[in-house]
Amino acid sequence: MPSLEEELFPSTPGKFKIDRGQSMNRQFHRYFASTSTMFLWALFLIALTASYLSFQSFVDSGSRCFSASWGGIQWEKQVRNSAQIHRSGGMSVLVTGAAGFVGTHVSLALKKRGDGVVGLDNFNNYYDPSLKRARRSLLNSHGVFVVEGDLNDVKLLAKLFDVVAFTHVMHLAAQAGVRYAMENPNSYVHSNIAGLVTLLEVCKSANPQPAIVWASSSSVYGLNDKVPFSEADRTDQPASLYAATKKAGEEITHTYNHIYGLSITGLRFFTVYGPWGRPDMAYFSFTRNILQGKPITLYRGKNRADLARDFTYIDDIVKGCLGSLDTSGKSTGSGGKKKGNAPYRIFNLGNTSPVKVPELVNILERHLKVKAKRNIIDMPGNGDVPFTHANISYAQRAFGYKPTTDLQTGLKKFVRWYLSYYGYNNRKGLQ
Ligand SMILES: O=C(O)[C@H]1O[C@H](OP(=O)(O)OP(=O)(O)OC[C@H]2O[C@@H](n3ccc(=O)[nH]c3=O)[C@H](O)[C@@H]2O)[C@H](O)[C@@H](O)[C@H]1O
Repeated sequence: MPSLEEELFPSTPGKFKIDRGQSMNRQFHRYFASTSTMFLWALFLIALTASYLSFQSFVDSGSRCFSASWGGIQWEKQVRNSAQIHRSGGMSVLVTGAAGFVGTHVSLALKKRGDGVVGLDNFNNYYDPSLKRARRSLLNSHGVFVVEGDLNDVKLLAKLFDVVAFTHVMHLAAQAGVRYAMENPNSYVHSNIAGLVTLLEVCKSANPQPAIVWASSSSVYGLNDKVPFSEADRTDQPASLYAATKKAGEEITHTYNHIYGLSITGLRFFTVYGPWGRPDMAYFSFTRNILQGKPITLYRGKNRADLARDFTYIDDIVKGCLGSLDTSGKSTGSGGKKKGNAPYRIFNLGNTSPVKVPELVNILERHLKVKAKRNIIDMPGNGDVPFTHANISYAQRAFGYKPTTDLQTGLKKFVRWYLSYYGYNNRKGLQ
């Protein structure tokens, strides 16, 4: 005798008894049987989908756990310790791009004077990541903790603001380099546009909102030929995608200042150089090639004119960053709502004395005591501009900005660092 359960939910059609009762009953049974089969199939499919989805989320969270190097009690403790302020009236600063060239120097300077600093860097491989790791070790040894993560990771940014009520953000993370923008345009959009917006979104919602100082670029002057470049000059003719993304950053930050009351200062850096610098930049790659006996390529402008840059030494840039942080004023909003007007500023940070690129090579030759093999070619249409020259009167007025290192002196310090970092000091014939 089949159980009631077996009658209602026959496990297979073969078990279905058709000889027990009348046709109505049979039809009822048949109808019920096919419905229940469908129901079972539906249940099965739902279960299958659910287990697929939960497997996917396990894989996702698993891979995040394995690949992400953030989160957990120990990690939060490191972040908090690093953000600790050790002077009265000090600030706690989130430095993005902390393992970068400018980021490392600014983080060290802030830490040295007693401010709290937490670094963020994605350690991408645009240039040798081992140099970034070495900078991180330097920062660690001075008590600066650098979180490994991307600017576009909104969860990570939100977590950082959960753990620390940052008073300031020094935003230096970016895809740098003028000419590389032709090779990898999307990396500029990813970091300089999308990453910037992600950061601003988190900052605008933070309570309290931090004041933001960030790296724009001298490249925004583009085809402007009025010298020296003043912040009041036109910047609507970028010559490269890099410049265009930095200019876009200036407009984007303006809207966040206007709508949400975020205090914003954009800094137009002029070709920054110095120890722990960027290997993709001319002074660095020229040094490497000269020492290795390889030729260097020098671009020449229209009518065989030499290109020139307002090369600015890193210590002068650090002074400009700290001066900007100290005078940033407060953001006015909280929880995404503006409570009043906040400062919006843009400053040139340059040396105010441009040097022709061949002269830069002459100086390197003297410091390295090696002759360069120069290969001079016409400037390719790669986004370069013929010259840059900063007018720094705005920064002078705002916080007494005054660069003090000329190219000769700054390159001497760079070369000394280069030779020691790459182990040349132990080799014969060099310094
Ligand atoms: O101020 C900025 O906002 C930018 O500064 C920097 O850009 P640039 O001023 O272009 O510096 P950099 O590449 O060192 O070339 C220097 C000179 O050497 C010439 N140059 C370069 C390479 C080469 O092989 N030959 C050559 O002649 C070249 O034509 C140029 O005249 C940063 O990289 C950039 O990220 C951004 O911050």
